[in-house]
Amino acid sequence: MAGDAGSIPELDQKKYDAGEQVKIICLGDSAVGKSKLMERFLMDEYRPQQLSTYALTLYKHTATVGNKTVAIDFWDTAGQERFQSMHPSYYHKAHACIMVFDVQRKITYKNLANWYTELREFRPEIPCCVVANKIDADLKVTQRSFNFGKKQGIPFYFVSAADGTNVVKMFREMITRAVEYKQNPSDFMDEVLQELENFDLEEKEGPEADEVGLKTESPELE
Ligand SMILES: Nc1nc2c(ncn2[C@@H]2O[C@H](COP(=O)(O)OP(=O)(O)OP(=O)(O)O)[C@@H](O)[C@H]2O)c(=O)[nH]1
Ligand SMILES: [Mg+2]
Repeated sequence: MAGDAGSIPELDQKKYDAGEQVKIICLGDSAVGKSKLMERFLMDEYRPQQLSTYALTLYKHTATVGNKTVAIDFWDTAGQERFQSMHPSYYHKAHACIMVFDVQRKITYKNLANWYTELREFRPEIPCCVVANKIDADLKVTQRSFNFGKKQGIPFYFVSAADGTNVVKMFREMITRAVEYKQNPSDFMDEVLQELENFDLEEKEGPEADEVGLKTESPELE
C-alpha cells in the first residue's frame, strides 16, 4: 500500500514527526461503518482524499487541543481489511487507533481480537478504543455488555454514524489522547524518535552557540 509511496506528498509519513501533525488509524471488518463514522464526524469540513492505488482514504481535520492547533490525518482503508490484515505502513507512526465493530454482526466483534493483536505487533503502546457502531438499528444492544478490552482498560463507546450518537465525543477524546501520546510516548521506538527530533533541534541551534563561544574565546586568541 503506502510502503514505497515517498513520491506522493500525502503519504510522506515523515510529516508525522512534526509536533503539530497527528495520525489516527481506523481498524475493523468490512462494512462496520468506519468510513461513515469519519464522514459523520467531519460533516461540513468533509474533504477526503482518495488514494485509490493504495486502497486508502485520508480524512483531514484540524482541532485545538489545549492551546495548540493540531492537524489530524484519519487513515481509512478501502477493502484491505477483507484480507484480515493491514500493510505495516498503515500502522507506521500512528498515534491512536479506533477499532470498530457492527453491533448487528457478532463476527465483527469476535474479529476485534485479531485486529488488536495485529495493532499491538506494530504499535504496542498507542491509545486505542473500541467502538460499537449502528446502535440506531436496535437500541437494546446498549444494555448488553461487550467485555473486549476491559482487561486492557480500553475505552468503549456505543455510537451511531447514522444518527450521530456519541460520534463527536468519541473522536474528540481520541484526538486528545493521540496528542497526549505524541507529547509523551511510552513506546520505546517513539521515545528514540522523539530524542532524535530534539537532537536535530539542538544541532540546528548549534552554530549560534558556537558563535557565542568564539566571541568569548577571542581575547585569548589575540
Ligand atoms: N443503521 C446504520 N447503518 C450504518 C451505520 N454506519 C454505517 N452504516 C451502513 O453500513 C454500511 C457500511 O458502512 P461503511 O462506512 O461503508 O463501512 P466501512 O467499514 O467503511 O466498510 P469498508 O470500506 O468496506 O471496509 C453502509 O451501508 C452504511 O450506510 C450506522 O450507524 N447505522
Ligand atoms: Mg470504508
